[in-house]
Amino acid sequence: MTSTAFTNIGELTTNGDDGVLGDAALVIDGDRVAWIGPTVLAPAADRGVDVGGRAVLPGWVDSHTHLAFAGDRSTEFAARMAGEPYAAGGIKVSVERTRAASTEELRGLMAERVRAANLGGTTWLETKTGYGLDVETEERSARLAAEISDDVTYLGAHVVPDGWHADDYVGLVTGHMLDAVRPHVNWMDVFCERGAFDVEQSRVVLQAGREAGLGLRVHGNQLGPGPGAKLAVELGAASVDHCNFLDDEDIDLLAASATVATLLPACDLSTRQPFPPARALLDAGSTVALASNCNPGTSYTTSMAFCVATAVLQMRMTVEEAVWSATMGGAIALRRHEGELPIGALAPGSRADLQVLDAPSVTHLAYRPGMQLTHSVWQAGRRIV
Ligand SMILES: N=CN[C@@H](CCC(=O)O)C(=O)O
Ligand SMILES: [Zn+2]
Repeated sequence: MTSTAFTNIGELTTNGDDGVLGDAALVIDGDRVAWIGPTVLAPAADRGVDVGGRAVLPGWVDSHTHLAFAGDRSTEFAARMAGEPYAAGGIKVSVERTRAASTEELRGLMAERVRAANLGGTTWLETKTGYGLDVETEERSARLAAEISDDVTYLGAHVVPDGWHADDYVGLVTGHMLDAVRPHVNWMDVFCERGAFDVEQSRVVLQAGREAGLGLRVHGNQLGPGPGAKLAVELGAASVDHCNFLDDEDIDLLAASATVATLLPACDLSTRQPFPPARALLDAGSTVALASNCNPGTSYTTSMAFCVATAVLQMRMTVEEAVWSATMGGAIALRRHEGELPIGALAPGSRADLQVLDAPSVTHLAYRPGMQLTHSVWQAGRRIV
């Protein structure tokens, strides 16, 4: 196995017991982190990388994306910017385009999106189905998603497709469609929202996922107050995502639970929704993750740096909180923060997923929003950017 010593790190964010270190070094061995400490004490390694005083931090963990889609919805976006409200109905446009795409086309589009994410410092991402909404296209989306990610979420319950009665469609989602996607997925999700699935339908979907051995996630409280967050906590979901409209009880329940509140700031900008109550969640003690929600309708970006900057500038998170939420927060939302080769932190034994910024500190991510600050990226010990 080859070891590499990164030295002359101006600021090393570990998310571990070492906290934030100045003038630091980090040694990786094969696919994992072997040592962290001051540059002067760095042990010998096969290779050396002098990062020239730059900041080093864990790679972004993007715990919420929808990469399995074809086509775009720029016309809908333009109408929204002219005053139309966001309504989930546009999902059906993406469904039509995704069903019509060839497998090779869809595979290529998904690979391009992963590459764009990597170029921005992402080293782990989850992705979902949900633009198929028939057995054949959901199965194909799940299969292609499993080629690019170890965290694949089945979102057959995104909206009720045209021509279906909601309860019949829930029967398909929890029956034949679930059987078809099951070999490729490890998470079950539902869009629990007015215009999508109500609380009882959502419960049926999630319970079927649990019976099939899947972990649970919920899209909830995005377009108005609703039962999504409470349902997520009740069923022990790993995460409830969006969280724009939470009441005090939701916040208290989340804080007392292991359900992560995943916030999607790029989506909030693009849909002109009120930002979620990030400060109230953090102050109550909830675990908060930040994710891109890359999708063609509400958030066509894979840039986690943009999400971090927005969370700081608009949602009043500190830079340190935002960076933690976009790394360790995402890892916890995917339950990847512990066990063999954990992600989300740079600590001895964790997977060697790291990014070097073209900046001396993480503060620059919010201070210089929109600037290209990714210098280089290592994924499982291999340089990918
Ligand atoms: N909210 C539900 N689903 C996606 C958007 C779907 C779409 O409009 O294409 C989201 O997470 O924002
Ligand atoms: Zn989503």
